[in-house]
Amino acid sequence: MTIALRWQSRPNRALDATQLGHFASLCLKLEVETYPKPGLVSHVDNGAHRDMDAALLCLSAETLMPFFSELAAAGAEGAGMNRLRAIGVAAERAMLAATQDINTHRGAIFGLGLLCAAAGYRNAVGIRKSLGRLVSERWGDDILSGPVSLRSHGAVASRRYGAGGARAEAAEGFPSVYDIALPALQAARERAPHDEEAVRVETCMRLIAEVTDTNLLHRGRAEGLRFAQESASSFLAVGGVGSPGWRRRAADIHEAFVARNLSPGGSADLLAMALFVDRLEV
Ligand SMILES: CC(C)(COP(=O)(O)OP(=O)(O)OC[C@H]1O[C@@H](n2cnc3c(N)ncnc32)[C@H](O)[C@@H]1O)[C@@H](O)C(=O)NCCC(=O)NCCS
Ligand SMILES: Nc1ncnc2c1ncn2[C@@H]1O[C@H](COP(=O)(O)OP(=O)(O)OP(=O)(O)O)[C@@H](O)[C@H]1O
Repeated sequence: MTIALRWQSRPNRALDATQLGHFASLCLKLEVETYPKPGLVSHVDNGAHRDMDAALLCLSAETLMPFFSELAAAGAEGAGMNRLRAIGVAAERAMLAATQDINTHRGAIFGLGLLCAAAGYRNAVGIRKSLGRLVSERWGDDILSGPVSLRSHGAVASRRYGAGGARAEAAEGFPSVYDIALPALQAARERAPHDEEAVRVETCMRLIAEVTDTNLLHRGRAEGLRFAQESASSFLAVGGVGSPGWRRRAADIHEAFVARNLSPGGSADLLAMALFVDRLEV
């Protein structure tokens, strides 16, 4: 993907709001172009999803681009959570209109959207703090005290299993991105230096192994989450993408997730966020 290589060759450059929107959208497409990703949609197949495919996810990523830019611009203007929430809700509405009511990127809008707002703010103010820390400091309390839809899958998982989900992740400054995904990206790049897709697969597996993903709880309950975490851990324990035959092993795990209707959408979102943060952190 030439566009990805162009961004990679200029790491750490301060991007304006329009560029941040483009880059966030690109990170969503890179996440889709990663195979095998257990249970998830990719350019190769639809995983455990009957209602969406790679083309729909790419259309959704395109549709969201201007909203990510708007969030970055709002962050630069010092917006509070109410304004960010209004833009996020408009983005969700545009996504549903473009996909004929399929939830392609709800979690990703939230996480990547907040990171875009933090990047805009950081560029405007010129401070050297991580994007996750800025999200937590500026909007963390309002994220936790904001409105919750009682019937949402995340709200149900939170009541039933005590899982914090996307909101807690954001309010705490995205620990799964900084403490799990970024170290995994770096370690995988040492073992597979010329294969960025392999690097993304390993990072996705590391996230699945460690995150309490409310999508897995919703689709598979506690047993589904445990099965997913153990499968990903076993892939990593035998050497991950550094060991021969890794593609076959990852594809087998993918098939096992599909057979159980498991899809770790939260880990997919966190992978896209990690790719975003990886290029922007100072
Ligand atoms: C918080 C959101 C995601 C509500 O969703 P819900 O109540 O279902 O929460 P839940 O925690 O299940 O997350 C939903 C999605 O997040 C992802 N996700 C699941 N688990 C996790 C996790 N542990 N960490 C991060 N993301 C996760 C998945 O894609 C999932 O489908 C969000 O849609 C929302 O509140 N939007 C309002 C607009 C807003 O505040 N926007 C802020 C600026 S963009
Ligand atoms: N490649 C991907 N494949 C599948 N889901 C993804 C992918 N990338 C991101 N996701 C995330 O997964 C979520 C969609 O997952 P899912 O369809 O399981 O949830 P749902 O619509 O809440 O539930 P269900 O489809 O079980 O009714 C989206 O919010 C999106 O952010």
